[in-house]
Amino acid sequence: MQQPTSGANQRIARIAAHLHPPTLQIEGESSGLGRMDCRAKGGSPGFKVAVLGAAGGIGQPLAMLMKINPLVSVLHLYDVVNTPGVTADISHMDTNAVVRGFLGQQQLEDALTGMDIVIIPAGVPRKPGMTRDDLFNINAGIVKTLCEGIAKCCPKAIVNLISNPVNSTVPIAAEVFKKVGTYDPKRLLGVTMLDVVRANTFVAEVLGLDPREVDVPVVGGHAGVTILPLLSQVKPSCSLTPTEIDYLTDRIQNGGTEVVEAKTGAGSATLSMAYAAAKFADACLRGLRGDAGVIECAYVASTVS
Ligand SMILES: NC(=O)c1ccc[n+]([C@@H]2O[C@H](COP(=O)([O-])OP(=O)(O)OC[C@H]3O[C@@H](n4cnc5c(N)ncnc54)[C@H](O)[C@@H]3O)[C@@H](O)[C@H]2O)c1
Ligand SMILES: O=C(O)C[C@H](O)C(=O)O
Repeated sequence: MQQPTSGANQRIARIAAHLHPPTLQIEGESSGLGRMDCRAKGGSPGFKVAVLGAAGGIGQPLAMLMKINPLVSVLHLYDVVNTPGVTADISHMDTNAVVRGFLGQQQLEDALTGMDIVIIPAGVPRKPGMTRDDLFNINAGIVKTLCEGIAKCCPKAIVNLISNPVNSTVPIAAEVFKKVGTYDPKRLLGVTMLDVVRANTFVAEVLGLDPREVDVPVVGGHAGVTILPLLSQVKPSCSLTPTEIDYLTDRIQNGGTEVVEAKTGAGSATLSMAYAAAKFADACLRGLRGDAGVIECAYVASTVS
């Protein structure tokens, strides 16, 4: 049984409007490939977003989804492999965001400087038979290094941390930021949106509803029994039988394992995760823009016990 690591309890995170003011960007380049001098773009407002681990199974579709988000003006794609190709590919999409690629540790600081939001899907995924905790040894080091870069280059950025085990990587990130004095619990968010997305889907199936009309809060952590779907709080309000509650709780808590086993060694959820991460990042962007009433679930520090 996996327990949440102390220091970061997951609660509902209100994406506060006051976190960071919007930035106005005027860019004259398209992908950093330097084919010709381009005219300055017409000052489209928007936010600067970095994806760390952008060449991975989650990173690539996530980068594509962020490229089509109209609130993004600059998109930085960082990885230790393959970012030139991914960047060239995505930069041809005729959407607003300017895309730049960064490859390897020596380019990490350039990737992070000036970012409003940093999304981190960097790290290894699990294989059948593994728990998320089995990823700790490798992913803890990766997250630590990336967060040291964030603390140095964009200490005010909102961090969306996807790398597993989320129950432990969030506290690691918190400790890195505390050590250098940049820790702000409102800006460090463990991404548990995939649990919400799954819960909405599975509850809608049981109720015979369109999943887009269903809203299931999921609190707790992001591993097994620490994932706590609040089935009494489903909107629209409904009554579920004890059998349905047992089925739904089990399926939501083990949704990750369902995908890992179906992929038979080829990794874990990537496409649904990219969708969930893009949805969560969009909520953060709307919060930064100043929209009222943006409320999502995330794994965040809390004094509530
Ligand atoms: N929070 C969630 O709900 C959730 C859901 C799915 C997966 N995950 C986790 O997300 C992580 C990534 O999964 P994936 O399927 O995309 O894996 P992947 O192996 O396909 O991609 C990971 C990427 O990270 C890159 N990377 C490795 N070390 C790096 C470093 N030091 N700096 C930058 N990039 C680095 C790799 O080169 C690779 O491109 C895993 O830890 C997985 O368990 C979390
Ligand atoms: O299950 C995994 O290992 C990946 C992710 O945490 C998920 O919930 O799909």
